[in-house]
Amino acid sequence: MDNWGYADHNGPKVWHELFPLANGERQSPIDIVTKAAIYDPSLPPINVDYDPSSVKLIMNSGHTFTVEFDDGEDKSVIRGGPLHGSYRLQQFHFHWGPCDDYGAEHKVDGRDYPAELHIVHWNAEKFSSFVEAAQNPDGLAVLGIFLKVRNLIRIHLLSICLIFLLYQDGKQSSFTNFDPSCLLPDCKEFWTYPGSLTIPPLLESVIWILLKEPIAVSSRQLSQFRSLFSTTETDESKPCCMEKNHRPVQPLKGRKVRASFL
Ligand SMILES: COc1ccc(N2C[C@H](O)c3cc(S(N)(=O)=O)sc3S2(=O)=O)cc1
Ligand SMILES: [Zn+2]
Repeated sequence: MDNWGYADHNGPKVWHELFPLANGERQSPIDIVTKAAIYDPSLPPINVDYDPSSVKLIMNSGHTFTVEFDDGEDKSVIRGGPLHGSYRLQQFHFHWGPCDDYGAEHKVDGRDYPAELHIVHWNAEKFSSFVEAAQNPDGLAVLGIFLKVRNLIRIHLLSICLIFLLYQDGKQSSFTNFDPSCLLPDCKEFWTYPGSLTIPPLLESVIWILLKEPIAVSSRQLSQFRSLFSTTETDESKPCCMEKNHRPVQPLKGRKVRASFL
């Protein structure tokens, strides 16, 4: 199964056939049971310092759309929270479902959100490359932000880029001067736990930081996500829409979730 996906024949239920880590000890996403989360007053606040000029391009990766950043130096970083030192911004992407009722990857007390934003960073202080960092338990830090539907009239910048991308022949377009901190909610309270990539190869190298406060998107923006082509080089012949790209929650297996708030 080289072209994994989210359909019945190549989706999360069968990823373990080629990616045994799917049954690992620290898999993501999880359901955050708020009453079981441990308040840790020693957790410092999250601090993001993003340089808008570090954005490079927006691309259709076949499983989501990704906005990629220049991570050759410490231009855009995240610090604080559970992290030791600074982690360098690499990319951000979204996960969504076939309708507005569900589609986020993490849950909170069993509650579904319609989508989830993942802002991916790597530990450039400790590792010499992103690929090396992705192989280590403290190599990556992903900031997860839930999306809720509020019918806004404001066309969000990303939608404009998405529309542009949708009608482009290629799978990517250049993208300039975008500061992803505009996607963050005002409140930076969070939960944190040790987990994994939520896509193959499901590497157990992610320190997850999930913000409690969701951001708002319109139903129309989510429908634009779903209308992206889910083609990759290998399945050009069968273009279809990317109606869902979320992995179900995984067993906690004894892990502790910490909260930055009471
Ligand atoms: C070694 O194989 C790989 C290592 C890293 C990746 N990346 C691209 C993925 O889109 C992806 C998805 C992530 S999620 N949903 O936040 O867990 S994080 C992440 S990535 O940027 O690290 C791909 C392959
Ligand atoms: Zn993701």
